Order: sequence, then structure tokens, then C-alpha cells
Amino acid sequence: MKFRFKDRESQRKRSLTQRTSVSLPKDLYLVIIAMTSDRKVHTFDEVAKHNQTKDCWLIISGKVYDVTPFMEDHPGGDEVLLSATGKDATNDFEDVGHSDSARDMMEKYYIGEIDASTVPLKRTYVPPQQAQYNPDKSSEFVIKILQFLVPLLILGLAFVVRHYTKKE
Ligand code: HEM
Repeated sequence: MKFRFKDRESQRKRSLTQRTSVSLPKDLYLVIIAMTSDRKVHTFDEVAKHNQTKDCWLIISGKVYDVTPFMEDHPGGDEVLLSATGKDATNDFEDVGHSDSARDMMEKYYIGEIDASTVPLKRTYVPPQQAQYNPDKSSEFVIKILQFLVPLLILGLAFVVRHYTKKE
């Protein structure tokens, strides 16, 4: 049977599986890939240190890219690339809707994999606490009375005004 491989990495994973006939966890694959090739597994802290125009590394889809030589030529500018350092920039990259040719260019800057266990977890949004329920119903009652009385007062006032301004 003929397989079509997306890239060299999946080809390597496939041949590992065929040779060992076992399904290995993803992290183990990364370690084996790193050991059997010159591709390195980087920790998040190590990657985050490269956060300058003259030394810029990005984490996109579990891979690490050294985009330093690309800073000046990046069509989106160097500032967006800098702002994508020190975090998982996958969403930033995908949100722009990069073209296929942009994705092909990435191979040139690829320097290794990220150790996913070292990437800080995204902070989940905690909604603000609801205002405490006020069991004191007295103010609610006053408001209801006023809602009823105010229109009556206006009506009464209108009758009084009409009565005194009516021509004989
Ligand atoms: C290795 C990583 C990257 C490569 C090779 C790359 C390459 C490119 C290329 C070739 C373009 C031209 C448009 C296209 O062909 O899609 C582009 C545009 C752009 N990129 Fe990137 N990019 C990378 C990472 C990023 C990241 C992480 C961000 C966001 C933080 C980003 C933001 C942008 C923006 C804002 C544009 C301009 C889009 C427009 O004006 O139409 N890029 N990039």
C-alpha cells in the first residue's frame, strides 16, 4: 500500500511505528525524533528568552522557529513577530490566515520541537462575581409605590391646571 506523507516528521513516526509495531505516546516520539536527528526539543523558558529583533524564536503548532533572519522581510512587520514571542503563537499565526506559501517558508526557520509539558497553561476566563442578592425588599416596595403614584400625581396636576385655565 502506498502512503502519502505530509512531511518528513510523519514519515519518521510512521517508520518507527512499523518497526516497533507499538503505538508510542506523542512525547516519546518527540524524544526519539530529537535523538535520531539534529532536531532539538526546546523548553518553553529557553525559547521565551529569544525575544528580540536580533534574536527571535516563535512557537507555532508545537514547533520552534528561529525567525531572526526573516524579521526585516516579514510582510506583517517585525513587531507582530516580536509580540508573538514568549507564548504559544499558534493562534496569532492562524488568525492572520497565512497563505500556503507562507507555511512553506516556515520550514526554512524550523529549529526543533517544543516540550509541550513546559508551556504554561492558558489562563481560563473567570467571569466577575454576580452582585450579592439583597434580601431587603423595602426599597423595592417604595419603587413600586412611586411607579404607581407618580402617574396619578401628573394626571391630577393636569386636571388642576385645566380647571384653573379653562375659559368660561
Ligand atoms: C515562521 C513564521 C511566519 C512566517 C514564515 C510568516 C510569513 C508571512 C508571509 C509570507 C506573509 C504574507 C502574506 C501571506 O503570504 O500569507 C505574512 C503576513 C503577515 N503575517 Fe506572518 N509569518 C509568520 C509568523 C507570523 C506571526 C506569528 C504573526 C502574528 C503574530 C504574523 C502576522 C502576520 C501579519 C499581520 C501579516 C500581514 C497580513 C496582511 O497584511 O495581509 N506572522 N506572514
